[in-house]
Amino acid sequence: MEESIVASDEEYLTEEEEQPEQRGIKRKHEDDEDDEREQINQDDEQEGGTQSTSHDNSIVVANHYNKLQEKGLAERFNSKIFYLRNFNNWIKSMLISDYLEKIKDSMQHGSPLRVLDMCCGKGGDLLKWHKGRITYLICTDIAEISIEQCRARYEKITANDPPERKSFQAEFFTADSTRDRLRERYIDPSIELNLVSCQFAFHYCFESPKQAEQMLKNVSECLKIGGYFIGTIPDAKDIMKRQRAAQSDSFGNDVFNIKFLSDPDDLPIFGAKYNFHLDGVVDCPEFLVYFPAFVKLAKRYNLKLIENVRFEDYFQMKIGKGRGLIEKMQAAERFSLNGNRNLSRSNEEEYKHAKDFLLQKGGYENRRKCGTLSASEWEAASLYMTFAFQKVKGPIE
Ligand SMILES: C[S@@+](CC[C@H](N)C(=O)[O-])C[C@H]1O[C@@H](n2cnc3c(N)ncnc32)[C@H](O)[C@@H]1O
Repeated sequence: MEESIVASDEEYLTEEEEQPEQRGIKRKHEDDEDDEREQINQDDEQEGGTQSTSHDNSIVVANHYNKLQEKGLAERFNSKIFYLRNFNNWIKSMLISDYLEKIKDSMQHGSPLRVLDMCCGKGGDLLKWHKGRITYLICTDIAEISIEQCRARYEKITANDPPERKSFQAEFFTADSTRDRLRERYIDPSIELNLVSCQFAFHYCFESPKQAEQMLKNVSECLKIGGYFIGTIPDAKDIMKRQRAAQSDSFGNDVFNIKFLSDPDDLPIFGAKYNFHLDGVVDCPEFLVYFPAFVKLAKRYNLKLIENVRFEDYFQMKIGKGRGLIEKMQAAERFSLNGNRNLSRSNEEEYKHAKDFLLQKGGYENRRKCGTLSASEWEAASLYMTFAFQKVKGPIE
């Protein structure tokens, strides 16, 4: 691949300032500094009345992920979101390797490196942990079948290791990270973790303040001082921006759709619910993560925000280092000015940004080929952001 682009800047600008479309979720937060605390209290009081509905949601999510079939390579290749999934996987690879490096740089050579993969699913990140040469991994997820598949995948990856000297040891259990205390389920509850990773899943805890608190308690409880909490979530600000632009409760394209189940003009900080549909992979309720509330809550658990970066910016930041991996992971599709017989989409509009990019570049760099995502896939990829927190000793200002 000569050059990797996914979209031109003009088409997918991020705006730094808070946009009016944020007001729906912001208003309540601004009204009262202790708003989240109030919501927690209300939650406690109403527990009997609201719990069943709330649990129903977790059951829907668990059932949804349990039902997802493992797809073969051919089926995955023919999916409309083949490159999008690989691109998301590349982002995770870069994020994970970045923080594993930071951890290794700060610890004594030969010290154990222990990781919690919270909401691990079928173990999509197991190879990353293997390549990252960690010592110990805890895998947990609400979906029992996913955990079984994750364990099986781990056995496969480590099958050639001598049993007494596996490349890394691991434990697996089913739990609701938003309700259960994970520590009580660990083989060693006194374990000290270097890294907690929660990929494409933290948003499920924003159903209620109580669930968000439990999730963050689970993150922080066994994390060493100096250890990191990393993840990927939908960017609520961007979702609101798109909802406002669409002037509809439902928007998307042929690969994804978001349908608001809460009133977009009067969103609560917790429980702002929408249904997310992603072609053949996701179709279940999710919750907007109002980021300032996330940061504020995290502080209570001594987790200090290090960075939060939208995927499109993260791509720009990491492409220098991760170009080779993009190609290896097939995280972008080859587009050429000389003809494109093998593109996944026949609609030329899907690659207009790549063509414009090359025509513009070609003038002075003579580039004829680049790597890209179709416009529809990019619209879905650019819904997301990465985040990283560090566990610190004292209270955070
Ligand atoms: C989109 S998948 C991501 C899986 C994995 N982290 C990855 O990146 O491949 C979201 C995962 O979150 C899990 N999940 C959702 N709610 C959960 C909860 N309350 N507790 C634990 N896991 C949960 C789902 O079962 C699912 O496996």
